[in-house]
Amino acid sequence: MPRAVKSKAAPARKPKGKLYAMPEKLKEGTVLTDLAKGQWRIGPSIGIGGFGEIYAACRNGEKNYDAVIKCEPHVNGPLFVEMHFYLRNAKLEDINQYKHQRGIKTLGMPHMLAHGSVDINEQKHRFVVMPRYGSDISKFVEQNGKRLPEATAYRLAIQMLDAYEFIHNKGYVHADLKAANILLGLGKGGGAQAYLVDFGLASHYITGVFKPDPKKMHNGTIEYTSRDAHQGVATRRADLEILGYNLIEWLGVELPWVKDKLLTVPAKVQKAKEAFMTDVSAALKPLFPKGVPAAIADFIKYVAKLAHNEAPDYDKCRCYFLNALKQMKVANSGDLDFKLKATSNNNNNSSPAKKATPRGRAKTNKLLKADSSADDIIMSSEDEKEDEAFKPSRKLSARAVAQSRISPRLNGAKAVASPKKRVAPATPTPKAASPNKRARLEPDLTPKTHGSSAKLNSPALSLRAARSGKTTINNDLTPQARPHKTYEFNVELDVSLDANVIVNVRRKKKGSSDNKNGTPSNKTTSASSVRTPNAETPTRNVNVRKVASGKSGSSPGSGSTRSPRTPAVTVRKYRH
Ligand SMILES: Nc1ncnc2c1ncn2[C@@H]1O[C@H](COP(=O)(O)OP(=O)(O)OP(=O)(O)O)[C@@H](O)[C@H]1O
Repeated sequence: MPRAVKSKAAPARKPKGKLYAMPEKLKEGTVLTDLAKGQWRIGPSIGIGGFGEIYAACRNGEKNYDAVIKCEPHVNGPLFVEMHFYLRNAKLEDINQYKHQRGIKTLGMPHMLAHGSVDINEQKHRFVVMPRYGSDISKFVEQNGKRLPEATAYRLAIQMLDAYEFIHNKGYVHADLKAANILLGLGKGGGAQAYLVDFGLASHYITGVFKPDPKKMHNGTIEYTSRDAHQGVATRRADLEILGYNLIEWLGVELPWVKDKLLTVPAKVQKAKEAFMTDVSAALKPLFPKGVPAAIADFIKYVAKLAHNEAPDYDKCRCYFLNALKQMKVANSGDLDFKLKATSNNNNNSSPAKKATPRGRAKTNKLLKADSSADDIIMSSEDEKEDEAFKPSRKLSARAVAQSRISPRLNGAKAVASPKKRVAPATPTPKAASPNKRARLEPDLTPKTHGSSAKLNSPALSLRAARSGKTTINNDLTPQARPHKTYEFNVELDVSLDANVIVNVRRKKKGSSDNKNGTPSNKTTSASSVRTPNAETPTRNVNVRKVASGKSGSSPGSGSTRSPRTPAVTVRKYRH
């Protein structure tokens, strides 16, 4: 393992206020050796993401910095997740085969060139090597006063749908599409194809029952987080919804929850999105006073109708945008044009709007033959050399990642985590279950659309804040495991998921007359206690103390009538 920079012992940099470790700096010229013994020279830093640093890089001995190296402390989860996503799903040969099968020339899916570990200042870091891409789209959005040319927005939508289709085919969702995570290609034809990067939030989507997961609630970038992601559930329709919110913004329209300054309260954003998606037509109307673009209306309405476990019709979605391009007489090929025309993008753009041209709608529903590929082929300069032998250490996959979780307690103002903090990674799953396997797991018990009955009022949810434009991973909602000893005792606790309770049980004293039946006697310091006088029962007295108070609520589709944060606990005697 190469050793980089000076060997002064230091903890992984953890900037004040950040709950995840930031990487040590890599010096330009440092050579890293990947797991397949390939050597990479570090070039200048080209960006710092929320979680790590990104450097230009080249093969040692070469001069062309056509790769990038993303480096993060080993304990950080997102790069672990991203690396495994690439290892399992995005090998260059898989991507090429997919393109061949589909008859498409380009696909905005990045791949990994190499990966490995490096000690920097005695801190173990993980790095992945990827092809270097060009500018990210957010720069153009900013330059244009927070908008893109309408046709370009539609072309990007088509390209992102292509990438989604590939990712979803592998059983995963991306969950964090935004302009900053869309990069243009480099080199010949690079300007015609955009790539979806940053798979730090990628996870398996569900195909069975819809079960809200408090540990993952609100993951993503708050403006665009889907309603399902607000509930901690990974679905394919969620990816499409995220794209829909981005599209609205790319057309120069402020999203209602941005306009209303709700971003610091995820539960309010969630509520606003639920309302928005319940009546898409009514919600879009005031956003586009001169007429809602048909492609946007049709796409978002389609997404709103999708069931949580339904496979999207990607062709149908692409056709909404292809039809719009056709009507705008813009070819879906050549370099993406980021220059605003003087007449376009007046929040209503130049495409036929529903209000202006009622007939436009009928036209857009007529599906064109989907051909989203641009004309040029962009190939990586390097073939990916996978290290098949790589196996993540068990220690890392389960424990180290768990260690990186720093979960502020929720009962107090201190619990408000800065959204900029990458608090905890999504739990890595080293062994992926195939999507088909998952499909067999459980029947669909969930209503097709989101109910307005989503649990929005949990105090835990409103404690969190989020910051505009930044990816947030909200495992900080999960209280850290208490370091207390665990005793085995035979009472059954019906505790709603993730409730904060402390259970005190005094350990049995050897030879104690009180414990002839092996029954531990108990402390009686807590708020409530349950006596089990039956002599056959080893445990006589268990104390259960509330840690935090909360409200009850119901989670749609979960079948549960209690908030995951509800601290109420039922203690029952366990009968043999
Ligand atoms: N392959 C690449 N080629 C060129 N630039 C890249 C590449 N990957 C990332 N970047 C640049 O670095 C920035 C951060 O990358 P990335 O989003 O992957 O990092 P992150 O730490 O996960 O950040 P985030 O806070 O957005 O999650 C991107 O917006 C982009 O500008």
